[in-house]
Amino acid sequence: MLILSPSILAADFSVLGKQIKEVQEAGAQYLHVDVMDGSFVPSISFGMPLISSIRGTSDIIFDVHLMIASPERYIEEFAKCGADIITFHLEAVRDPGVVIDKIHALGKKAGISIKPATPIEAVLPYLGELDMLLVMTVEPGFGGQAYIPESTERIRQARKFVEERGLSTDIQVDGGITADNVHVVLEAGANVIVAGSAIFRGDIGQNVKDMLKSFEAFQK
Ligand SMILES: O=C(CO)[C@H](O)[C@H](O)COP(=O)(O)O
Repeated sequence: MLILSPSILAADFSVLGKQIKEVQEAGAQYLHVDVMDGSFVPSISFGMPLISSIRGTSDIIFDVHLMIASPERYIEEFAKCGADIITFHLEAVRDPGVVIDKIHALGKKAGISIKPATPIEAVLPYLGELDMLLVMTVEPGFGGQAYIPESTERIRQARKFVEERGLSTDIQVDGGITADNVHVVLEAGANVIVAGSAIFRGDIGQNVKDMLKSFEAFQK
């Protein structure tokens, strides 16, 4: 199943509840929630208080991407404030297996994200335990960047590893995805698509519909 996960990093925070409603009503299945700490990545975005407050406005699946150092310190808190899927960076932890177990013990889905320079093979020891693998298609830290073309081969590789092992792990992509280039990542094997600028700039509902139309065109 192909899933659209609009990234609120590109939303207008003064009307966030309204914009979340718009993406959900237009058909987006997930909401991508980027948490940045100014340490693992240069930017600071937002944390639990914002997630708690938007949790009250929508029942959409919260796909929380932790771009933070030592994420194991905060798993309980993110679970408590409303995350449904918690994705942390492989590069940010000492023992990814322990963090995955912690997320699962809280009844949440677990994802690992890898930066563009991290070999896909690095995730193999954990692949069988993961609900989702996030292959970053830009350097994490900022929205509005251009898709890194070398990502396509990495997505293909990730899909191959999942299929060879008979797993159902979702493959998510994040960064520089638009209705015009989404077919490239879908063809390579991604099935959960994050898009920020392409959704929240201009007519939000129409942007979601255009992206979903691109999904349909790919499936035909
Ligand atoms: O994780 C992110 C940045 O680290 C953003 O979610 C991602 O870049 C999406 O934004 P855009 O679609 O504008 O590229």
